[in-house]
Order: sequence, then structure tokens, then C-alpha cells
Amino acid sequence: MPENKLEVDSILHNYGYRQLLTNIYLSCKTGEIVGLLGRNGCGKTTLLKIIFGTLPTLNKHIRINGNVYSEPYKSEGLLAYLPQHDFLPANIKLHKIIDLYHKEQDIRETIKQDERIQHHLTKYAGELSKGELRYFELMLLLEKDVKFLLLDEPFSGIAPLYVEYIEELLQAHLGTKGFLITDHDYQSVLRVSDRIILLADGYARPIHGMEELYQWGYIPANALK
Ligand SMILES: Nc1ncnc2c1ncn2[C@@H]1O[C@H](COP(=O)(O)OP(=O)(O)OP(=O)(O)O)[C@@H](O)[C@H]1O
Repeated sequence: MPENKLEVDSILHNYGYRQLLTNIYLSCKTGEIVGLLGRNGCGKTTLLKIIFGTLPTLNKHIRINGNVYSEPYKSEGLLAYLPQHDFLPANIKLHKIIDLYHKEQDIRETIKQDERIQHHLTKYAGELSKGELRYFELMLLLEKDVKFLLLDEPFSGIAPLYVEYIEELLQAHLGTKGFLITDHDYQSVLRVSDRIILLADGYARPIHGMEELYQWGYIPANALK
């Protein structure tokens, strides 16, 4: 198994006078799912965009296998990013999107033959349900030859069955990739993740159990029962 390591440190980000992210450090390696939790507006999406390289910031160090990248998304084979909101054109059919997204024939066939995608190939992306669309978007990204995936809310608004399908997809790719996941469905994040980081007051804090999530004010007391 290739062992790759993503390290992010010294991230500093302000919006106007508001300091949103303060000296953030986190890491992820191949075979690992790191869950990033935090209240609405604490900066999870901002952090993922900074790591991907599409959002300029005051200071950052993004290292992959020890090499520093200022805009990792511009280098092939490093990172892929699932944005919070749908990103596929609604008026293009799935089989066409697959061909546009992947040039290798074997990868195109792998996606087209997936049991949850094959029945929808002649539909437009805009005709899929939210869960079907999220599954399809993830499948497109997972088949990319990258070392790490940054997933912004892969589970939100998704019914339990599709959450399980998505979990299976992630597990199937752990041999070659590492994942940084954020989602408000914290129970799914806790279930799939090897480690949890809580973003609170601008800092990234390692979390070792539900009790700590409560102490930091992320979950209510009744969630501990
Ligand atoms: N371009 C921008 N200009 C000014 N403020 C912004 C900008 N983008 C985001 N913000 C603010 O920064 C804060 C963090 O936003 P971000 O989307 O990163 O949070 P989040 O943790 O992902 O939230 P959620 O869980 O609700 O999706 C929010 O208060 C948001 O309003």
C-alpha cells in the first residue's frame, strides 16, 4: 500500500476583522479517515478550500509527502474536493458526464457498471435524487487518481441507506487514499472516522470521545445518553 501523508499547518484566515482560523494543524495519511466537526460557521468549508488551494489566505503550509504546495489542486494526482453543494451540470446525461470526467476507458466502465449508477446512465444529473446524485459525485471523484479526498458534507440530507452505500464506497478506496470529511451528521462521521478533529474558536482540537464533544459545546447533554 502506498503510504502518503498530507500535513496542514500554520493556517491563518480572517474575514475582515474576524479571525476565523488560528494556527490550524492537522494531518491525514493513506488508509485514514479524519473527521472534522464544528458548529455552523466555524470555518470547516473555508479550511477545506484553503487546503485544496482555491481560497487564498494569510498564511498556510500544505505538505504532501514533505513537499510544500501553495495550490495543490493545480498539481495532478494530489487532491480531489467534493464541495458542499452539487457541482455537476444538471442538463447533461450521466454517461456523458462520466466520459467528460474520465478519459481512461476502464474507469469509465467501472463507473457505468456500478449497480447503483447503471440504471441512471441516460438520465440528466438534474433528474437524480439527492442521495443518488451524491453517490454519483463521490464515485466520479473516488475513481480519480489522487492521494487524498476532501469531502464537504457527503452525508447531509442523505437517507440512512445511501449513507451506508457511501460509507462502503469510502471503505473500498482506503487502500490507496486518505479522507478528510466534514458533515453535520456527526454520528456518521464518528462511525467512519479513525480520528476526530473539532474546529472551535478558530482552533483544531483532537477529540477522544463523545464526552469531549459535549464539553466543547458541540453536542447537547442528551446526545450522551
Ligand atoms: N467570502 C466570505 N466573506 C466573508 N465571510 C465569509 C465568506 N465566506 C464565509 N464567510 C463566513 O465565514 C464563516 C465560516 O464559513 P464556512 O462556510 O467556512 O463555515 P462552515 O463551518 O463550513 O459552516 P456550515 O457548517 O454552516 O456549512 C461564516 O461565518 C461565514 O459567514
